[in-house]
Amino acid sequence: MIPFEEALNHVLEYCQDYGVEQVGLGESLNRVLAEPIEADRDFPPFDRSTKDGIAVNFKGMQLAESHLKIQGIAQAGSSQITLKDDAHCIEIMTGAVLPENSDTVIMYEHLERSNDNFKVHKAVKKGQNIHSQASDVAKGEILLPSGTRITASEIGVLASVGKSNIQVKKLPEIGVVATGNELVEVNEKPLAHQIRKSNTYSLTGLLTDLGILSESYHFKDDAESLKIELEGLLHKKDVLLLSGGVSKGKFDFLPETFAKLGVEKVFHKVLQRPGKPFWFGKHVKTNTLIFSFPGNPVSTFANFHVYFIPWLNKTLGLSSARITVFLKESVENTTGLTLFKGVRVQVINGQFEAEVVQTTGSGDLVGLTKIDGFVQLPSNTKLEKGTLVPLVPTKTIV
Ligand SMILES: Nc1nc2c(c(=O)[nH]1)N[C@H]1C(S)=C(S)[C@@H](COP(=O)(O)OP(=O)(O)OC[C@H]3O[C@@H](n4cnc5c(N)ncnc54)[C@H](O)[C@@H]3O)O[C@H]1N2
Ligand code: MOO
Repeated sequence: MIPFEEALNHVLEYCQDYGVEQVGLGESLNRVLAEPIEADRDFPPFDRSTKDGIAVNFKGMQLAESHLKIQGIAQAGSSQITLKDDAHCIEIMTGAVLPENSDTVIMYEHLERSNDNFKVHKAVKKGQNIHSQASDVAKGEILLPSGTRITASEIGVLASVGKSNIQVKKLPEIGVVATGNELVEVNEKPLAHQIRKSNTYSLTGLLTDLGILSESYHFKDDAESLKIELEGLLHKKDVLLLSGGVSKGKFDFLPETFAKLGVEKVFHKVLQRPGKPFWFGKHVKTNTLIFSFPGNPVSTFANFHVYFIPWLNKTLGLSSARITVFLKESVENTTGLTLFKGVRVQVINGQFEAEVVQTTGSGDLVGLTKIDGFVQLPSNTKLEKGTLVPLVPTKTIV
């Protein structure tokens, strides 16, 4: 058995580069850019009005006494027109190109109309209500560096520079595998000795949240068929996430099956709870990584967050957020294991405070719905109320 930190470091040593692919703008959410995105024109591309009103020549307006004759109208989407007489004005709509020879926009609320004239009844500042060309970004500037994660705000930028197809980092092909004779399908009625499988659904949901589509499988606890099925998957997938069958039981066939298939074991069993019997390895021939999580639902769920997410982030060149929270009460870890305790997180006076949620253990999957994450507690320590501890979030906090 190895300490948790050592296990995590080992997993992170196995980050991979899965290459690059092109996706459409609509499929790019959550992906990681594999090319820098440049401004293809100035932002904004022309001096644009920020108000509905009139465009004037500031100097000419002051000479025009009080009445500004309307020369025409500038609509958003129409090409630029020219203010021909300095003492006249052009009606202008928000988003329209500022007419040539005008330099100031006055909003309708500060004007009074009579026939074909406007009278200004509020002090005007030269240059007001204009969003100047290139004031946000100049043509050629890098808007998004390669390696940026594409969220909704990046999508808007990609759209405005005309990127209908984008080079992104390829994601690993992932197979999610449940093992166990006791497991039945969700739509089946379990017999007294059976349970419905849930881990593959949790794992698939977690992957979907990360923008990864996966395929799920269920294999029985039978050494021969496990070997055949897993061999097939090693050739099809970059990563296998398994749950169950890795502990000491008479039917926990996975470790020996991996050995028979030539999967190199990096480690088996970690000084942590939950998730202790975690098995991690690599099939060098097919370059497939195996995350074989212990079957208890909380163990699978915790280990996905603790190991797989940092691995994926590093693989994609993203940093993993380091979040710390204050303990709301003192907590003692009397074990020689790193403990991951489920907590509810609240913001109190601007501080994240974590309260331990009592659950019945690593089989308590309902308990997972009540927590926002796990706090990481080092072995054999008592941590006083108010101590800052690392948090592995499992839900969006706040
Ligand atoms: N003698 C020992 N026994 C156990 C040890 C140990 O060190 N020595 N470790 C315990 C710990 S800790 C854990 S965690 C479990 C992990 O065991 P396995 O990975 O072999 O998992 P299974 O025995 O197959 O299943 C455990 C539990 O989880 C349920 N399960 C499994 N898969 C699913 C699924 N897809 N959906 C829902 N539930 C699932 C399964 O029915 C079992 O109840 O071992 C301890 N034992
Ligand atoms: O380590 Mo096991 O994951 O506690 O139940």
